[in-house]
Order: sequence, then C-alpha cells, then structure tokens
Amino acid sequence: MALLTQALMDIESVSGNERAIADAVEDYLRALGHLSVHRDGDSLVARTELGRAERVVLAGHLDTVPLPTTPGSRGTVPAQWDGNILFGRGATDMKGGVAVQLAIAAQLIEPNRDITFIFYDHEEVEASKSGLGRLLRNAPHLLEADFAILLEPTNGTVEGGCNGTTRFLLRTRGTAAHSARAWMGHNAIHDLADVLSRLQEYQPATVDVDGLAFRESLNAVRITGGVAGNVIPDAAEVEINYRFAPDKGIAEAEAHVRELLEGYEIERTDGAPGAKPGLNHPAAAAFVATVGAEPKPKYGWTDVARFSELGIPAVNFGPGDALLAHSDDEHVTGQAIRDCHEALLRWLSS
Ligand SMILES: N[C@@H](CCC[C@H](NC(=O)CCC(=O)O)C(=O)O)C(=O)O
Repeated sequence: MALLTQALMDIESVSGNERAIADAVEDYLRALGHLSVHRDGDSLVARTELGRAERVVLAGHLDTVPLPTTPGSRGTVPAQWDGNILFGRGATDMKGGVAVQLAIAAQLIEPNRDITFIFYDHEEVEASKSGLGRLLRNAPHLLEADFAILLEPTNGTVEGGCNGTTRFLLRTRGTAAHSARAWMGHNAIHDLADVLSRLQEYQPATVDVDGLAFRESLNAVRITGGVAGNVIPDAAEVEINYRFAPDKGIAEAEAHVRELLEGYEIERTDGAPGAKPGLNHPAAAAFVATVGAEPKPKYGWTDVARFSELGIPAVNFGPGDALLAHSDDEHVTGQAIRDCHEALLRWLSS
C-alpha cells in the first residue's frame, strides 16, 4: 500500500494539473473489470452494482497544494523514503487515502455494502472549481449514497464535521508620488499596518459543536502592493482567510470579519460553509464504534460539508496526521496507511 501511495505521490498533481493522475487512476479502475467507471473532466466515479441494501461513498481528491519553495524541503515530488516514513507532497493530504481507496477497489469484489469510489480534482482551491461540485452538477445520481467517508488525514480516529472557510480581499488606497518626496503622496502599504495588527491581536475562538471543540483561525495569507522601488504605493491588498466553526454560516462569518476590520474596503471572494459532526446519526455512530478511537473535530475544510448539505451523513477517516498537511515536511508512515486500510476492509467485509 505504501508503494501505491509512493507511485501516486510521484505524479505531481498540484490543483489544475490532475490530468496525468486521473488518467492513471482511470486505467487502474477500468483494468479491475468489476466496477462501472464514469469520468468527468479529471474526476472519476467507480461503483459496485451489487444491489446491496446500503451504499457507502469512499471519496478522495487527487490534487495537492503547491510544492514547497524552501530549498531542501522533503515534502516535494518525487516522494522519498526515510526509514519507514514516506516524505513528499500529498503524503497526508491525501495520496495515502487515495491509495487505500484504490486498494479496497481492487480487493473487495463482493463488499457487504455497495461502494461508490470517488476521485476528484480541484479540492484544494476555491470552492467554485471543485471537481466534486462539478460531478454533482453533471451526474448527481452517481453520488447518491447512505453514508460517505472522506479519506482525508485523521491519524487513526474519526474526525467529525469540519470548519467552514471564507476569504476576503481588503484593499487600501493611497496616492502615488516620488519616494524622494513622500510627503506629496500617501502610502497604501503603510495603511495595512493597522489591519495586520488587528489580525495579530485577534484571539480566535474555540467553539463546542455537538461535543467537539472546533478551533477557529483568522489570518492574512497573502499581501501585495507597490509598483517600483522609487514610487509611493497607491494601492495595497491583503488576502484574509477565516476558518470558522460549524455553528455559523458564511453570512455570520463574514459579518464577524467585517466587524473586526470596520472602516476598511473588504470584498468576500470565496466561502464554503462547514459541517456539524453529526456523529449521532446511526451510520456515523456505527462507523465510529467500529474504529474504536475517540472522535475529534476536523479543523480543515473537507467535502463532508458537501455531503452533509446533500443530506448524506459523512465523516473524515484517512491515514496520516492532518497537522502535517500543507507543510514543507509532509510525511506519512506505511503503518498509518495499513491501519486505515485494515479498518475499512474489516468494516466493508464483516
Ligand atoms: N474550497 C476550500 C478547499 C480547502 C480544502 C483544504 N482541506 C484540507 O486541507 C483538509 C485536510 C485537513 O485539514 O485535514 C483546506 O482546508 O484548506 C477552500 O477554498 O479553502
């Protein structure tokens, strides 16, 4: 399984560049012969059609965040082994999970529930580009199910629900002038100092939702401004990302950010609501009991939100430590991948 993970990691698939990995996954699924396979762009749906009483989705995205830029980082492509630890982009988020999906697709010809395997593009970027969203528009019938498991990294436990995420552009405007005569202008970059200190002083909340403690985050994630080394900048822009607990929706999250940054020009550019854990739903509760470990909250955003919106109970359960996701040091152990695989295999064949 770790070698399958490595093979997937060796195919660079930063969001927008999923064609090669989708081709490889499609060839693999079609060669199995027992699944009905549907391709939509760089997303794939492969289903058993056994007429079982229940259908479960096992879903994972094929894309990754960009490769690290710091020289010497090990969370890059191709993957590399250090002892029994596999380093590289996508190790935790989430090619280990995709490898588990593929292994189960090959091994379980007669599972106890029908399985819909979904592999999709463009998860790590703005919600409007999501391959899963596109699948839902183009072929909603293929996604129908009683329960969904997202193989996002959860380190041996179930992570319930997910935080919501929303992004904003805050703009300041000044007056351009020669930087040797700065008093003739107004520096738009300097105006961001107040914005940055409000963000730095902000104390993010931890919100209890259905017994799980969701930690929120509010951060500047990108900053731009300035046209030349001798011009007072007349415009500057900071991108802000707010991760908010699933007790609130996008409108409430937006109002919170606008209140904190009152007085500034702000545009909301993206937003995806979170999902409450829903672990008291019978299907989710039964799965949590099978896994056996104490469930935790999912701090990142995942497509459990999309399935929950569709009325399909969903949880996160996949190999690797989410704390390493998107880091320059992304890695996963072979054991973590095997443990996740065995737990799912047990649940789908007992
Ligand atoms: N449309 C969203 C997509 C963001 C998805 C990404 N998810 C993860 O990293 C899950 C891994 C984890 O936290 O366990 C995210 O949260 O950034 C967006 O626009 O941000």
